[in-house]
Amino acid sequence: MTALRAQGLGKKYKRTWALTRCSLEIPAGHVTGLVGPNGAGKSTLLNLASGMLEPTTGAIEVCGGVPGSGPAQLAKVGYVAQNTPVYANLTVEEHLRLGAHLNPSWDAGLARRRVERIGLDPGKAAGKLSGGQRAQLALTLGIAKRPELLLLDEPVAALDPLARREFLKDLMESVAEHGLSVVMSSHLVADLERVCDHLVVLVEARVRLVGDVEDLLATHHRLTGPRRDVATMPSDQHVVSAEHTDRQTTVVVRTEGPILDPAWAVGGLSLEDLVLEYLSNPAEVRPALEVLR
Ligand SMILES: Nc1ncnc2c1ncn2[C@@H]1O[C@H](COP(=O)(O)OP(=O)(O)OP(=O)(O)O)[C@@H](O)[C@H]1O
Repeated sequence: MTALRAQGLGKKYKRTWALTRCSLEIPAGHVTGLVGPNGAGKSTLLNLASGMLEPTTGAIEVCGGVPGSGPAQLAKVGYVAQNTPVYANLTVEEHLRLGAHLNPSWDAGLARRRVERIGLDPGKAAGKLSGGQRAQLALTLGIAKRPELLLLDEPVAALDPLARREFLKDLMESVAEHGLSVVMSSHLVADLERVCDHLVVLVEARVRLVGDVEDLLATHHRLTGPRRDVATMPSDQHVVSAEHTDRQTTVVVRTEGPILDPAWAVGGLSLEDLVLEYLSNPAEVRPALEVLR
């Protein structure tokens, strides 16, 4: 099952391509982290997936349907946008009533329990909540909607560390119990490392890397050895980055095969290291593998 499929997807704002030639598949029932520098196109991709924006080129399919194609599609997809949209004049309680009214699969018990646990005053207007409390309210609405796919644009940025941990736990529970799919953009890679099993890295409007986190970690290696020209590396080793001193070379490579050259000391990468390698090397040093599979 595929939660999101994009083929040649692009979005142009006047003269700026915010997203271009984006082709990827995101499996259902997983948490996918969406990372990239400011302006890379993350919100644009999430807006296209939710149906808030229409593509300029290509196609996108979400939970088997076209985003924004009608009430059935809207019911399948939950979206908490970056500015955690809530209605300033409505109280917390009124938001929950609105959620129940608008969403066929609304889980009233879950919404009430979350609001109680977070300590949100049901009678308080959303406009009088703190930024973090507003984010919590918006996230509660997103989870209680019980969508098939929940799109979250930097959901935890405004939350304190404890609230962040609890929210991510709630999210994991919904994934385990209800088969929820999540696509979540964040700059907090350590959080993503805890909850994501799939990763999409966007750089300069393009998909730079996509895959299962375990596979990505198993196929990336940091090699350190005597100085050498990366052009002499085996053809199945895709060079992500290379650094040289007078005597030594350190390269990060992606390869499906073993590293056979005994001159290299081989080390692994954490997810954070991996993401940083791709963010700080936006262009391929020497592509030998098809990176986007
Ligand atoms: N409404 C708009 N009109 C014109 N350009 C836009 C608009 N929205 C986004 N852009 C441009 O599109 C590009 C991608 O923006 P987007 O918001 O998708 O990036 P992002 O990866 O979500 O960034 P951030 O991490 O800062 O939230 C940027 O160059 C941005 O300036």
